[in-house]
Amino acid sequence: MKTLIHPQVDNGIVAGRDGFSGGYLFCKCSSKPVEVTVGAQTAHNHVCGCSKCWKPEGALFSQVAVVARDKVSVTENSHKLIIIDESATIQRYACKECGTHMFGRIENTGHPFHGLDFVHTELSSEQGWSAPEFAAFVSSIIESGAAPESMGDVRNTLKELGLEPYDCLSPVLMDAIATHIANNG
Ligand SMILES: N[C@@H](CCC(=O)N[C@@H](CSCO)C(=O)NCC(=O)O)C(=O)O
Ligand SMILES: [Zn+2]
Ligand SMILES: [Zn+2]
Repeated sequence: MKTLIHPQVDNGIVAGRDGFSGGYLFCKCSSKPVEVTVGAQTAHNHVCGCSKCWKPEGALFSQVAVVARDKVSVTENSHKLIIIDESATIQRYACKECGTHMFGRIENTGHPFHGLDFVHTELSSEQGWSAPEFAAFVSSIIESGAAPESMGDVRNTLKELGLEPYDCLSPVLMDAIATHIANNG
């Protein structure tokens, strides 16, 4: 049985556009929304089942990608941003009024992904952002209330969409993490 994953992928995945160079993310507030400017194309876009990444209302997964942190800036209404959990590896900056996560940042300079910010490109009206490539932390949706018996349908749906399901990150990213640890201790 088909399962709804996330509005950005449920009707098929739209390819990114060559030469796309970024855009604006807006929170859900109807008045004075937080605006984040992303000055580059994103990479490693994926759907994530973890309990920490922001999901739109009703979605089973989040959709999240990375971009160099020096390409991310808060350009309107920064006073509305709070850090959800200062002790988390990824510090997620959310609008305190509507709850939308605007970007996540890693401050630990020793972390393999330091220098990359996490963003939800669905918050942008521009078309051309990099397309989701895989599904991460799939088993983690159970932690947020998904029925363990539904996991077969969830994984089959992800595969039909072309999003290979993993219970951590993709092999490419896990290899990058391991390589960083091997080289840096
Ligand atoms: N089972 C946990 C997993 C949470 C987790 O490790 N999430 C990953 C991926 S987030 C983007 O892909 C992570 O790196 N987390 C670090 C952090 O959130 O600070 C759960 O579901 O909570
Ligand atoms: Zn808001
Ligand atoms: Zn996540």
